[in-house]
Amino acid sequence: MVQLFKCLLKAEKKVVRAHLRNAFIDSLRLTVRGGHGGNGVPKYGGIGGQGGCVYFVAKDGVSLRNVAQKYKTKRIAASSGEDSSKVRILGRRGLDERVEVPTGIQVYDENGQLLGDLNEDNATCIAAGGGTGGCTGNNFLGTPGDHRTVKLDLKLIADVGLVGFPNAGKSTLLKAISNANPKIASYPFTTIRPQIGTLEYPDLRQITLADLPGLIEGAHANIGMGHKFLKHVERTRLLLIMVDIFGFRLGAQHAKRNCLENIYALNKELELYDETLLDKPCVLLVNKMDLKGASDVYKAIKPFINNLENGLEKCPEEIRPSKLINIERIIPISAKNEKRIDVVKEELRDVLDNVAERKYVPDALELREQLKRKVGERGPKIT
Ligand SMILES: Nc1nc2c(ncn2[C@@H]2O[C@H](COP(=O)(O)OP(=O)(O)OP(=O)(O)O)[C@@H](O)[C@H]2O)c(=O)[nH]1
Repeated sequence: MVQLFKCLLKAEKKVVRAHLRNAFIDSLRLTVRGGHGGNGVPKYGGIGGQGGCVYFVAKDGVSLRNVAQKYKTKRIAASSGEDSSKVRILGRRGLDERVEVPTGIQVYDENGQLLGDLNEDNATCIAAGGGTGGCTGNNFLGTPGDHRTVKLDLKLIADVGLVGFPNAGKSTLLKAISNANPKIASYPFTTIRPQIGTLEYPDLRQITLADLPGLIEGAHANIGMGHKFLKHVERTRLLLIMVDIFGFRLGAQHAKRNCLENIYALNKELELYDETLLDKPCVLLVNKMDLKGASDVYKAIKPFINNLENGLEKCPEEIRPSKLINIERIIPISAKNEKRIDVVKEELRDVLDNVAERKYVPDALELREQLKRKVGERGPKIT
């Protein structure tokens, strides 16, 4: 009986593990420790070696899952500096610990302070500096290295962020317009992790499009997956919002929202997550135009979509946004029949080149310079 019970428990465990193995990791906590500085020798004026540092290097093709698997204890420590001795007056530096992380990682300390933004291949950031070697300034006693817990937060890097409520047809569009091959089904929440596709143009220009699933009305109250994936929109330059022409109803206990209400509700969720997202230019796709009666509904709501302010009065209070999205283009499409997909492709390129480029110039360069200066002030030189 006991044996049978054990067997059943084992079988149960396996199922859970298999499920977890597929989970998408987009943030990870690690404890990092710089090496201790080596001690000096007062008699000879010997200086201890500096402790090694722990640093992150962005690498394309690496995933956070790889990092989690490599550092199972979630603790990373660099080695200590060598003590000075009679035969080696200047102790050797401790070895640095180099940790490869995916490109697109932001590194935060325990206070939520940004330590580094690794948004291109080979970008580096020191997570824990090594301690100073023993010298006259510290009575020849080496000091401990930094010790902290850091959070690695992966934010996908894509030009366009596709958001919409479940079942709007986002995956269908991604499949039709790009090289991605997402799962499509007629029930909500088919997509459970962000998917990225690349749009290719005849002149070899490429635009990346990220399908960000899981957004529902009330996500700000952590309903469903909450705002888990909205952080990926932060780095996109253009919002691509998709709505079903016949609206969406999450379940029997939820109110049925028509197409226009869905636009307001999406607007509201974006606003509640981060108001600055609404400054980004936005292209609105009204999908499922192949369905019977779709053209009539579209005709009726078009004046309101063209000027969202007009419909605000009638919009239910719980989904009424206080700041409106910047709709640059409105395109009615049928993702399933691939109708007007080429138009979407061209318009995305046009808005990206002519509006997003001018309007949304992030001060990433300046931020990089600031971080570089900060890193340069302390910690050993990374080679
Ligand atoms: N009639 C019609 N059906 C469509 C169209 N686009 C998508 N669908 C259908 O709508 C359903 C949902 O499509 P998906 O592409 O999975 O929608 P999604 O927004 O990715 O859904 P989640 O994975 O839940 O986020 C599927 O049954 C599609 O076949 C369209 O243009 N016309």
